[in-house]
This record gives sequence, structure tokens and C-alpha cells, in this order.
Amino acid sequence: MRFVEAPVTVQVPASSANLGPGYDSLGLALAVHDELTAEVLPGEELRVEVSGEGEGDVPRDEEHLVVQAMDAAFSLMGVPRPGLTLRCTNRIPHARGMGSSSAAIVGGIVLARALVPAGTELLGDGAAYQLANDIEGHPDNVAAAMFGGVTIAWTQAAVVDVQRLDVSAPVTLFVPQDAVATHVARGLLPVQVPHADAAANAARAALLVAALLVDPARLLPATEDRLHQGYRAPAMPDSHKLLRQMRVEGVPAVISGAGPTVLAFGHGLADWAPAGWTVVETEVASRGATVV
Ligand SMILES: Nc1ncnc2c1ncn2[C@@H]1O[C@H](COP(=O)(O)OP(=O)(O)O)[C@@H](O)[C@H]1O
Ligand SMILES: N[C@@H](CCOP(=O)(O)O)C(=O)O
Repeated sequence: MRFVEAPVTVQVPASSANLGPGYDSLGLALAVHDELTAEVLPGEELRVEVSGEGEGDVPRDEEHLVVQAMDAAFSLMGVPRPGLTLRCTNRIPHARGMGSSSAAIVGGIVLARALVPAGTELLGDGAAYQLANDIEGHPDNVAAAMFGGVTIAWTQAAVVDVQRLDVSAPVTLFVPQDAVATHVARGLLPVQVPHADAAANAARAALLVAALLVDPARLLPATEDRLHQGYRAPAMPDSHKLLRQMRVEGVPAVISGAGPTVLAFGHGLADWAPAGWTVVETEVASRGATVV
């Protein structure tokens, strides 16, 4: 099997999922990127180099999430993993609700595909998105990381689909120092929710699409949630406090993904940051994972 010999680099965006009412469905890509570079080596050796976020924490072997995603993609394409050097420059903080795991998964899949000369024929975008969802377990972050912009993701009998929207919007992220793993935050959600809460979220999620496309003045009511943020508050009380304070003052703020980062639509909001939190002023990224 021949592989692309020159080093291949993929940039993959962070993502913010849910956006308030769109639990496991709405997402947006953020202009904060991880960069992954792979170079094929003779033999079967795997070298993993990591700098930036997660540098001292993530494994540097087959257990590394990018490598696992690459292996799944190679397997779907029917090719063995070649010897590889993988260099990861990580800018997306881990376990903060900014889609670092989805970026690792989508980036790994797109990187593996780019190393195989007929990769995009063997693994099209739809199949790559499906694979990323199957690894991640929910489609909202991987949709945004793969396609960019604002994404509406849904599943029909385990098959994912997506509608991408072109939206430009300024966003500010308030990132606390402490992490909350997504699987822990998901474990706090009840199996059933009141019908009235489901109905309220359906209305707000529909309104949010309109607000993002045509009427930003509606963002405050459109970002109201009753399905997940409240249940997760005990795991991130300071985030919940900031969220409530901002919303009372009319700032459209949400918990980003499973938290604990708070995302607000708009710029010029840095004064809201509690002491010790990092403020990231950014915007919706129109491009998803890209070979550069
Ligand atoms: N770039 C990466 N390389 C390797 N592992 C990663 C990477 N990004 C995320 N991970 C793994 O995923 C975990 C975070 O995933 P998760 O709890 O879903 O939070 P997030 O909201 O950041 O996606 C990290 O602790 C790490 O194990
Ligand atoms: N819909 C998911 C989103 C998780 O996003 P992450 O960036 O926190 O991994 C959820 O709410 O669990």
C-alpha cells in the first residue's frame, strides 16, 4: 500500500454544542484550532508528540484519541496503519465543553484519509461524519468540527445527518480552571424529562435558528434551556452562577457543551469573567476540519 509521503497537516476547530436548547443537536465551530501533522515512516513505528493542551496527560501510543480515530478510519478504508510520526499542537482546552475530543476524532479521521491517495473516494464526508459520531457517541460537536459554521445534527436509526448553516457571529468563552469530563456531566441527566420542558426547548431551539440567521435580538429568549443545564449545575456551580448573572442582565449566555465553559454571544464582555478564568473572544468558524 502506498501512502502520501510528504507530511500532511490538518486544522480542526473547537466546537460548542447545545447552544442552550439544542441538546445533542445544535453546534457551532469556533475559530480556535488544534493542528495535527502526520508523516509516514518506514516500518510500523508510531511516534506521538504533543504540545499545548493535555501535553502531560494524554497517552502517546495507540491509546491516543487521534490515533484511535485514525485507526478506525484506516480500517474503514481497508488499509493498514503505516509507520507514523504524529505531531499534535493542541489549543483547545480538554474537558471544558469546547469539543476537544470531537476535534481529536474528526481531525484524526480527516488526517488518515488525507494520507491515503484515494482517501476521499474510500471515505467520503458522510461516512467520515458517521464514523466520528460512532466514536464520540453524540453528533453535535463532530458535525460542527467536520463541517464548520452552525450545524443541526440528528440521528435516524443510528444514521447521522446534518444541516449546515452559514452564520457569522461573535462569541466570548469564559473558561474556568477546573475540568468536568463530558461523560460525568452526561451522567447527571435524568432518563425522563417533563413534557412541558421538552415543549419549551423545542420552541426555543426553533427560535434559535431564526435568531442566528435573521434576528440576533431574539438570542436571549432563544438560548433558554430546561433539559440539561440545570441538572448539571451541581457539577459546575460557578459556571451556573455566571450564566444566571449574565442572563438576568440580558446577555445571551449558555453552558458550552457539557460545560463548564460559559459561552456568550457578543464581544466586549470580558469584565464578566470571574477571577482566574480565561476569556477567549472569538467567532463562528466557517470551515470545519481542513487539510492545509
Ligand atoms: N487532542 C487530543 N488528543 C488526545 N486526547 C484528547 C484530545 N482532546 C481530547 N482528548 C481526550 O478527551 C478528553 C476530553 O473529552 P471530553 O470529556 O469529551 O471533553 P471536551 O468537552 O473537551 O470534548 C481528554 O481528557 C482526553 O482524554
Ligand atoms: N451534547 C453534548 C455536548 C458535549 O460537548 P463537550 O464539548 O462538552 O464534549 C452534551 O451536552 O453532553
